[in-house]
Amino acid sequence: MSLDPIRQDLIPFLASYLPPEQHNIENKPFVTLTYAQSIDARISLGPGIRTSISDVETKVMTHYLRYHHDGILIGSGTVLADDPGLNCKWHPDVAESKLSEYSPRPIILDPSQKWRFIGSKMYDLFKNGEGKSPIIVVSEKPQVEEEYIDYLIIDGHQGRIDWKTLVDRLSNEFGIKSIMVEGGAFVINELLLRDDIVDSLIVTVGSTYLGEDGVQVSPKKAISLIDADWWKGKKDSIMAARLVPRTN
Ligand SMILES: NC(=O)C1=CN([C@@H]2O[C@H](COP(=O)(O)OP(=O)(O)OC[C@H]3O[C@@H](n4cnc5c(N)ncnc54)[C@H](O)[C@@H]3O)[C@@H](O)[C@H]2O)C=CC1
Ligand SMILES: Nc1nc(O)c(N)c(N[C@@H]2O[C@H](COP(=O)(O)O)[C@@H](O)[C@H]2O)n1
Repeated sequence: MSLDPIRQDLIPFLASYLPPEQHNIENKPFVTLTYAQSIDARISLGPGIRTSISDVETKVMTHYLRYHHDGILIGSGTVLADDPGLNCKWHPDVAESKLSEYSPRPIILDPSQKWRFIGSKMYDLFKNGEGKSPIIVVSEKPQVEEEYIDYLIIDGHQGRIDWKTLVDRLSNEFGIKSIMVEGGAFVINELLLRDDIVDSLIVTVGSTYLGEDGVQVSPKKAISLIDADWWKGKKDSIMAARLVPRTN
């Protein structure tokens, strides 16, 4: 899909949901949770199926958001299903040849080490100077380490890595002060319950139904949102909001 320039009214719409320019380095990294869903709350046609939901107008927003974050995080389900590039391919003020400099650092949550960098789209982009090399979050030191990768070893409880530990270590050890989380469903459903981690929520709603076999986003518990605002495009709408802080 070719990328058109961003619609001008999207820039002020997104402004208050982006990481602040003067983000206090003592704080935890600013985390934006963002994804595209169908009307029936599906993010793909089925497990392992890369599915395009965003229209041209909203796809370009993803790249605008990528530009504004130091890191871009996805789970192993997504990296294995989509073979994504995770680089920044468009920004209104930066020439295409300079975009890799402004691309976020990919962060892949792959505790069981199922994914390989070599042979991936991310690897090709990195080798062509169009994207950065990833940080792979693993639960133990790999027996064979791949070139160019940084491994972040976090020993989780029953295979689950603690989000607070993860974002703090990304900040302290890699200088990552803002993280855009793109999915997939497992990661999104966990983070929708973590108002202590997530600072902004930006959801594209595409004008399509993906059906009951689709991968669904629906957190374990009901949650409420605050500061919700909507932008309306030709085919999609975007909701930006924040999670309600828990009282307990
Ligand atoms: N429409 C959209 O915006 C997006 C759609 N997708 C779609 O989502 C689907 C993949 O979703 P899922 O299968 O749910 O995969 P996922 O990307 O959420 O990955 C789940 C895996 O990540 C790891 N993980 C996640 N949280 C962890 C934690 N706290 N501790 C340790 N490991 C953790 C585990 O290995 C877990 O099995 C694909 O079909 C993909 O196309 C993915 C991203 C965005
Ligand atoms: N914003 C958005 N809209 C969709 O319709 C999508 N399917 C996704 N998916 C996310 O984008 C990643 C692909 O990135 P590249 O274009 O290859 O750089 C994919 O892995 C999902 O995280 N997002």
